[in-house]
Amino acid sequence: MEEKIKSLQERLNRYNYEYHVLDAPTIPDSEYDKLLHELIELEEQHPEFRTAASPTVRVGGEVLDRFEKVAHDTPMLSLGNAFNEEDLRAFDKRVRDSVGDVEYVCELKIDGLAVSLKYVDGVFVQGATRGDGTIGEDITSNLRTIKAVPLTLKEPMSFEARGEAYMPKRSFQRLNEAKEARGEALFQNPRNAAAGSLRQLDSKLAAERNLSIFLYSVNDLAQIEATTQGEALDILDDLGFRTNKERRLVRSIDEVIEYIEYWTTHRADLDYDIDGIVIKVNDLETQEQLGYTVKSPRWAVAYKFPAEEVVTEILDIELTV
Ligand SMILES: NC(=O)c1cc2c(=O)c3cc(F)ccc3oc2nc1N
Repeated sequence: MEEKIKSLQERLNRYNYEYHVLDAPTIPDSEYDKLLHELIELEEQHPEFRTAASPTVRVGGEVLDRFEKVAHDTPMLSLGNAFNEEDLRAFDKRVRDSVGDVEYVCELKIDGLAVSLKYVDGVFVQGATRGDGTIGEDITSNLRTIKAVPLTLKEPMSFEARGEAYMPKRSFQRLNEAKEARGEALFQNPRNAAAGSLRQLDSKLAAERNLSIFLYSVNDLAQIEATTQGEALDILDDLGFRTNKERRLVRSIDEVIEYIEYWTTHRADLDYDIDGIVIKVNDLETQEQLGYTVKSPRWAVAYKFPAEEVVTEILDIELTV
């Protein structure tokens, strides 16, 4: 029986990976659901096999009375901001004055919630919010419900992956429509909806919110033998993580500005909100040479899009004189 349960767990984890990470499902949802319920039944009879690697944990079920605090193995810092071309050129000058010629990786800045996923021997064991950068909140059971989060890796490695959990725009619209129908207060934007969903004490509620995630770094890069940020992202792909495909390697700040201009006009076409572009020195050794300020890396900057002017409907009020 153990073999049957284990092979069903692996089969369903594979289907999850194809659907939610590769965006290339190989079986219809109905077939997946049938197999999942078969596994749920079997694990009911043999709970000793319901491990952290089982896809049945994604349906949620644990209800916490509060979130435990978690100390990050390595601090989760925040990015310094750039608001215009002048800031970007100043960043580029500081970098080049310090370390000479560099390549940059440009990444879309996903507008969600920064999270850390801890793996031990290739198994997802703990997930946490950024918190104050040193201490976050343990939201493992909620992060397990995100189907793009791998419960096991292809290699038995131990590290913390960092990424941004988010709610796709379509899910945000559906959620607010449902809330409106129930006369409930609406979420202001997908970011607040994602944060609110991941702070649910009942992981069944988080499971219904159709959250997703993009991973962008690992805290122990030496272990994954990456020498650049670009390679680190490719290795995250190989390990079974979902990364954002719109990244681009560029050789100058002029190309960074071109990339920013492109996404300033095309971000509406994305199925998720971005609030800017993250620019990172590509070479990891050069990143270490540049180092950190108290709270931010010197080797990266977040260009923030101008806040979209909120067009409030000016109700033309008939002035009764
Ligand atoms: N929201 C994001 O899409 C995103 C966020 C960060 C960070 O917050 C971040 C913070 C650091 F201290 C260092 C690198 C980072 O890289 C990042 N890369 C990204 N793509």
